[in-house]
Amino acid sequence: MKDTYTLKIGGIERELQKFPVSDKMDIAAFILFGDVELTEVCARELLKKVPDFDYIVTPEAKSIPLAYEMSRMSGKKYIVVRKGVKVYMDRPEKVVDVSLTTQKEQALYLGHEDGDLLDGKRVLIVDDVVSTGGSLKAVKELLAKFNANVVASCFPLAEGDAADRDDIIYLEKLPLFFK
Ligand SMILES: Nc1ncnc2[nH]cnc12
Repeated sequence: MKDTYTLKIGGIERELQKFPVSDKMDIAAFILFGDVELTEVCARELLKKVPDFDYIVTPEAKSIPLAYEMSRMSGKKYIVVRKGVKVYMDRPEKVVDVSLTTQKEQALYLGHEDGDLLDGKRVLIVDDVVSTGGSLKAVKELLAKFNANVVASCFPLAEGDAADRDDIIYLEKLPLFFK
């Protein structure tokens, strides 16, 4: 069987490498790191689809280039939800999620130095792939602690059953590969 998946997105094409996440399933890895053209295309196409917003929020780490580019194109600030506590964070708030790609529990943190900016503001959640929805749920939980008004959650790709959700904005579907 071919060990890549051909993704067409925003008029360009990429061969995504497949990797096992369990004995029964492979994913086609969508990695924006190092691919400026792909990042720019995804940012431009998502911005055409999203409602008005005041801030972009993205979870660390793979989607940071996308959030950066959407911030640059829109002129709106982006805030990164962190996977660890840093000394420069003010009273970090914490939530816990289970990641598909690391297959471990992971904590997400947002400090008040960033989070307080979001009080009552229209927030756009940005991530690279929505799959199980665990990370999205965790980010929403964290943002609720800061009284943010989440106006939309957007992703270049919706993987597996996530493509059937009606509470997200995405560009393309990404299959899961069952063995
Ligand atoms: N297909 C995928 N590529 C990269 N990150 C992911 N996270 C969940 N699914 C993914």
